[in-house]
Amino acid sequence: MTFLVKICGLRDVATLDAALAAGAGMVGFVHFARSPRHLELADAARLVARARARGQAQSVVLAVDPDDATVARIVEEVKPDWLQLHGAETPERVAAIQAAHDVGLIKAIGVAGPEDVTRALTYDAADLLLLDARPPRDATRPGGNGVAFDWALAGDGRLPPFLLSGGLHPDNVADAIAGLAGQASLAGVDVSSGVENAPGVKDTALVGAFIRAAVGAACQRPSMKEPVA
Ligand SMILES: O=C(O)c1ccccc1NCC(=O)[C@H](O)[C@H](O)COP(=O)(O)O
Repeated sequence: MTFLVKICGLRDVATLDAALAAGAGMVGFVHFARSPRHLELADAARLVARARARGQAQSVVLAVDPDDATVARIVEEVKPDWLQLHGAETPERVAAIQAAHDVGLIKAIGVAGPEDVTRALTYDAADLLLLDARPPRDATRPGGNGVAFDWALAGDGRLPPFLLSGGLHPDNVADAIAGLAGQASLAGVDVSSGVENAPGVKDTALVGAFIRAAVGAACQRPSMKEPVA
């Protein structure tokens, strides 16, 4: 089993290459116009192709309540390994996208309490869940806000494979992973704001520090025979 470290919100070749060189196992590209990390699909396609050519990381395009046409363009023009749905998509909508397209589906769930974890269990069609903090009331986007939730909620033993995200950074990611040592469904961690020095501006030193800290902590997990970022 591998342990995934996902660096989300990459916007250019330099930071993508830095994340790949540091050993990222997943790289994420945001397609959401209100985000400081927004990429047009043509730019995302170039970065996905570059990541694929390097052969080491899986690529993810993130969208918020995308319509059918946008989903089709992401799958057919950008060709990521994964589509991350980060809006209010229902379980039925996720199932419909799954039935119509050959792409891995990540469903992001905003978590503030145990009821959100129970809600996550209804997304059978998702290949992977991503547990994130529920956005603050005044947030202008549903994710990428650098806000953490109570990670203990992710210790619910009923969860299928999931990525932990929300407010992670190089100095807390090891504690987050260690706190979920008994949770075999923890498939990896995801970060955006915690490796930036301004909204949308990745800091390559922080990216490297985050990956090193996460891989080091993953190596200590009982289920990890061969941890890979
Ligand atoms: O990054 C964005 O701007 C964004 C916009 C809309 C929906 C989701 C978005 N980002 C999601 C992520 O980057 C992560 O998957 C997750 O929310 C963790 O973000 P952070 O707390 O900033 O590390």
